[in-house]
Amino acid sequence: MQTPVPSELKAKLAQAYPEHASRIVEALETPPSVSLRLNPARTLSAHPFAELEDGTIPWLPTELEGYWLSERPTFALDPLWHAGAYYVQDASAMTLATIWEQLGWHETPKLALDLCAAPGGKSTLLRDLLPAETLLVSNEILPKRCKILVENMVKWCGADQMIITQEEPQRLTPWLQGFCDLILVDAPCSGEGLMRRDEEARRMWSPQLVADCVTRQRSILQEAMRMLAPEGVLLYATCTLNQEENDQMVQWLLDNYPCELIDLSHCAERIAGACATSYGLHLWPGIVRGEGQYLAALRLTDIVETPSETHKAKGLTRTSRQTFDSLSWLSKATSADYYTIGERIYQLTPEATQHLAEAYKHRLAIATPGLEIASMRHQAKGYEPSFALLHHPLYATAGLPALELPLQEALRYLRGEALTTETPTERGVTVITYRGIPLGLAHSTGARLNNLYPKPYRLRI
Ligand SMILES: C[S@@+](CC[C@H](N)C(=O)[O-])C[C@H]1O[C@@H](n2cnc3c(N)ncnc32)[C@H](O)[C@@H]1O
Repeated sequence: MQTPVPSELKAKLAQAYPEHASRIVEALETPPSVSLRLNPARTLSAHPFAELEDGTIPWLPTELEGYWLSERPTFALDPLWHAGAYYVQDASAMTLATIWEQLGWHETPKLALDLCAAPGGKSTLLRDLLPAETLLVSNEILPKRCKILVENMVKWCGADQMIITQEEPQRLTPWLQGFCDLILVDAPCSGEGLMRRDEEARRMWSPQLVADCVTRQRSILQEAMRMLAPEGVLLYATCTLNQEENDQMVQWLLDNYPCELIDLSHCAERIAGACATSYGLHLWPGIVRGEGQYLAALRLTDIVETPSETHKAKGLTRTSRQTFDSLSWLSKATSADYYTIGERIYQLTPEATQHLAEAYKHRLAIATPGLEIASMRHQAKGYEPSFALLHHPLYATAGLPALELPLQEALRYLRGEALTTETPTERGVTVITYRGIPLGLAHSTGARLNNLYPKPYRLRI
């Protein structure tokens, strides 16, 4: 049986939002909305779950596409979900895209940081919104959740132009102090706005939890403020409804740091039911078609920390021309730079390598340093294409044979089963596709395909 919405929370909501509280509380007893956002880098002949489509999300900018579904399908049984062709994301959490234009960039941001990033919904969105040249650092404190973040980002974009770290925020500060043009803090919170889809949020809620969240959010924000560059933008988001973790937290920032609010009130007009206070945007379940979300934006007006020095750590090792030439399957030469880290080859920009070298110097836990194009599985076989490459436009330059599978075969492949094929395939590495979208790799012996789908990503139902 579902845990009832705590009565103390109901009373708090009634006091804070007398006009809206009853609709919010009623909504918390109804099923959550379901929505997804398409990956703009994938071309699909038809929308996933077109038969369940129930309206386009109107607050996304035109270059992005998302829609609601009338019911929740089993996404795990859709190979396109595994392929990163779309991301299942609450429509309220997509508000980040609605406010993007409002941030008024004078210069292209060089470095962006998503400090609390797993499972990666907002990082996938940020990667689509940021210019390709902006380096995005996505961080997650918890090891298990960081693995999910890596999986989602690799499948979304190959983790290109990204460094994914698994660290406590204060460990990142000496590395990024004064460097970040944009920081998103999608803070761990009391989750009041998620209670209709998250039973644990109902069970765990208490006034003490709210107080503990405030303390934790402040300590995360203190580090974020130190990592912001002059005129850098801080985006602060939660999925909770109370004032302490939302507007009052922004007031605390204004009281303690040299920063000013960026007005988001115009954006509320684009989201039916959203409410703008003088601090930020509030989206409430039952009033907006989505779950709870709070979003505020601030700009630094003075220096909090000067960058210690421009990152000057000794660079990484460039992949030798000879090794690069041995990647015969990467048929077209590209002008990018390639670096060898351990037994893997990455395509990295010079700026990314500088930041990475510095991160290694600080002994930070790097979960992935960027777009991996090749890895050495066996010394004798040399470098083979990597899984991440398939999820990046560079894949188009790889002359790899592909095998298209129908639904049931594709699911068997995702479960890690060996596949047999009636049409003999070229010996060597083969790309497995479903509806034309790459799912992963297999090793063909001619008649038999050895499954190379990464073990941790395998389908278990
Ligand atoms: C609201 S979730 C982030 C959701 C994510 N931005 C997305 O869109 O998918 C907050 C994240 O903060 C992480 N977290 C918890 N405690 C933290 C701390 N002290 N510092 C930084 N992150 C923390 C949680 O593990 C969780 O993954």
